[in-house]
Amino acid sequence: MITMKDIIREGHPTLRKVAEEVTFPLDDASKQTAQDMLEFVKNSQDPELAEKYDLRPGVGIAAPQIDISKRFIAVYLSEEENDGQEFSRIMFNPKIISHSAGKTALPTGEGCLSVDRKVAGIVPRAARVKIQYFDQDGQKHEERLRNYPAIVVQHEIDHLNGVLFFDRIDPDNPLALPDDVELLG
Ligand SMILES: O=C(O)C[C@@H](Cc1ccccc1)[C@H](O)SCc1ccccc1
Ligand code: NI
Repeated sequence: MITMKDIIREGHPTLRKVAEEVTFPLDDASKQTAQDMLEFVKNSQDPELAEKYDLRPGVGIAAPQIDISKRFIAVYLSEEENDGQEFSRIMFNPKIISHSAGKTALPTGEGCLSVDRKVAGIVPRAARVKIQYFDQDGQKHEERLRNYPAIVVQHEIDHLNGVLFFDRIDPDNPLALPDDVELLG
């Protein structure tokens, strides 16, 4: 199982690389790793398991965060976290194929399992995105996301491009709310 010791931290070069696309048919190792990543995110939200294995709560993880510079992510939002509908995805070669002009941000800013410090500031992201990704069988999916799932998936896709959340904070005015950004309510 994946634990915090497997997660690389700010300063590790892999976090700043553009990850390689995966090719299909997927090798078994990538399939297993992706499933382990989803299990990690779910475990991290279980108070008992998080305590037992010293896991930091997370809602998503990208392969580069466990030093695998390949383009796949896992996201898990429970019903409680996502307006009564569970959002659980493993995405291979995810990409944003279109997005709204309008932006959104979490009022509390963002954190990252690979960043062991608090970085305050508004992280503007597209309010709505249309993404394309492949599942482990190589089936293509297209999905429109908004609200929290949209924010989390954009945070994870950023990891595939070597981008960390604080790269998106305005250094001159980190807490300012840009005119075109609506806070997620
Ligand atoms: O480091 C990661 O990629 C996991 C982040 C994902 C994230 C997405 C959107 C906004 C903030 C972070 C972790 O989930 S950070 C910890 C966390 C846990 C619960 C809710 C928000 C953040
Ligand atoms: Ni992160």
